[in-house]
Amino acid sequence: MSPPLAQAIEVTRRYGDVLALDRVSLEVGPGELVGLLGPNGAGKSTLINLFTGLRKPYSGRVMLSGLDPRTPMARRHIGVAPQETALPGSLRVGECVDFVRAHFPDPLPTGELLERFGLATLRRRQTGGLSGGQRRRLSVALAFVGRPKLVFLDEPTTGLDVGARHELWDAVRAFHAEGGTMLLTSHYLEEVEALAKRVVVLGRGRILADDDLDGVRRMAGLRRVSVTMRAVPPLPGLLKSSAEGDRTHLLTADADRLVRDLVMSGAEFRDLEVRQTSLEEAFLTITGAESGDLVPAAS
Ligand SMILES: Nc1ncnc2c1ncn2[C@@H]1O[C@H](COP(=O)(O)OP(=O)(O)OP(=O)(O)O)[C@@H](O)[C@H]1O
Repeated sequence: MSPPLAQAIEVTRRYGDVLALDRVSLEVGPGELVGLLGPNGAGKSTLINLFTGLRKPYSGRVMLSGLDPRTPMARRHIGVAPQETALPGSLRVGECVDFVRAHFPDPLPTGELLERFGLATLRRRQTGGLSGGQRRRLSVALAFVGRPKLVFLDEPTTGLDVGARHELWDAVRAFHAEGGTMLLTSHYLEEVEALAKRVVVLGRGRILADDDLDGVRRMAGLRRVSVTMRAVPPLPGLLKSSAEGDRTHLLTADADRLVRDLVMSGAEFRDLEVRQTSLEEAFLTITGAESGDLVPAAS
């Protein structure tokens, strides 16, 4: 059996006193599209830097197809778009792509790559003259030049407007549809919901959840009960309430009980609606619970 394309085994990484990763284990198999979610400072970039051989773990092992990522052989089949990329300002877009192409045995044709990422009309523009969003698109495009098997994208759509973000998502989906494997970090939860089948949630250097989208939602185990009512009475199982127009959303781990308690309270309400939480809500709950911000439902 061939080894996973990327594998971390009990990996720990410190920066001085900061424990950036704490015994993290993760495997990414062929054809997977994995979303790595976590708040600022969770350790997402550190994990990507270990996978791409830019940093070494303090303990544990990181491998790409069974090889040490710090060897050029292991990195031949990966593509990376780090969180920040410095592009040589005087090079034209096409020249930049050609420069990167020269490092690979069978690169994508320049025109095809630029077309995929909506950059075809900018081929002759110096990168110093690109907008922030255009530069970001080019940095991400460069990760795909060498026809990689596995791509790491660290917050690929930061700074992109809605149109550019959707264009980039299409390029990611096309790569995945052709069998490509990807690990992407994102702060945009809708991005992870739109792209990834598997979600890994990192918080304070540890994996809090590793599941499919439904699993992560289920793991949070929360329901959103929405009602129109004047004032919310005290409810034991209520984790959080928020108002939206005349609607009040009540977050709870036990919707049945909350509804019973609501009825028993005698408070007037109408248009009751119960639904699963969005990934954003689930994610905030998991990371919030980890940091102790969330008060557990009274039993
Ligand atoms: N070079 C470094 N020197 C010192 N501390 C670092 C260094 N790189 C990262 N850290 C610390 O390690 C922790 C994890 O950082 P990391 O960049 O991996 O998080 P992240 O999840 O990618 O965050 P963000 O979403 O803000 O990019 C943070 O506390 C960060 O301050």
